[in-house]
Amino acid sequence: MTNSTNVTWHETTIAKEDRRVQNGHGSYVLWFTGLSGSGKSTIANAVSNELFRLGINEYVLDGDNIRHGLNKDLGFSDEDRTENIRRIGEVAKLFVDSGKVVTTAFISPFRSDRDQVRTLFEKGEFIEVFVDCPLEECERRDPKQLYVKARRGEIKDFTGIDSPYEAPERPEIVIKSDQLSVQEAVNQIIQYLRKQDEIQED
Ligand SMILES: Nc1ncnc2c1ncn2[C@@H]1O[C@H](COP(=O)(O)OS(=O)(=O)O)[C@@H](OP(=O)(O)O)[C@H]1O
Ligand SMILES: Nc1ncnc2c1ncn2[C@@H]1O[C@H](COP(=O)(O)OP(=O)(O)O)[C@@H](O)[C@H]1O
Repeated sequence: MTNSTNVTWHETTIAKEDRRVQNGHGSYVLWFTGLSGSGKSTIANAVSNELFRLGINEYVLDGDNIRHGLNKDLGFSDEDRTENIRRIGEVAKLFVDSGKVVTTAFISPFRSDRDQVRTLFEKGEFIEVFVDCPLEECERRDPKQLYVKARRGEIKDFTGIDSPYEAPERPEIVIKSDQLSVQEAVNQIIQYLRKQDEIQED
């Protein structure tokens, strides 16, 4: 669905590939998905630090932050979550076109929304990272005390409580964050990127 008519797509004169060559590395999105409290932000930021240290040009888009600005008009109904993820997907694509590595940390609870975002990218550019953590453990951590509020009925449509989370079926990476330390999770992701030749050996 689009309301934009009479608009023409402009090819940029500098291609994504030229930017990649200048940066000395590929560009792609590490798309984290998982329940609130599963560790998306913590692990995404730790990966970001490691990539930065390795000289990789990257940026983190985080759920809470984007909802303060670009998506502050959106709530947590199914429709708003779908629109939230659609916009983030488009932003992530711009980052990848600009030659950067972008790490996103959104619950992104609906499989169809994540699959739709995947279609925006070329093969290998969309790396889905499922932060797989049992609801009980997320609820035990409850870093923002949101589960307590959701259980009391003070927050409606809370993911895992009264709003669904659809786990990915074929994610590129699964992080069992209840069984690994943050550093081990980072190592697993870096190892994956090395295998894909996205990070060169030192
Ligand atoms: N109802 C409800 N359900 C889930 N989460 C809620 C809700 N209300 C507020 N929050 C806070 O918003 C963060 C999730 O935002 P996202 O943009 O990642 O959500 S979504 O992808 O559109 O589902 C989420 O952040 P994380 O805990 O980092 O996942 C919460 O802090
Ligand atoms: N192995 C782990 N990986 C990620 N987070 C962990 C891990 N073990 C404990 N935690 C804690 O769990 C909480 C996860 O919160 P957060 O990263 O904000 O999750 P999310 O972004 O998915 O809501 C943090 O307080 C973090 O310190």
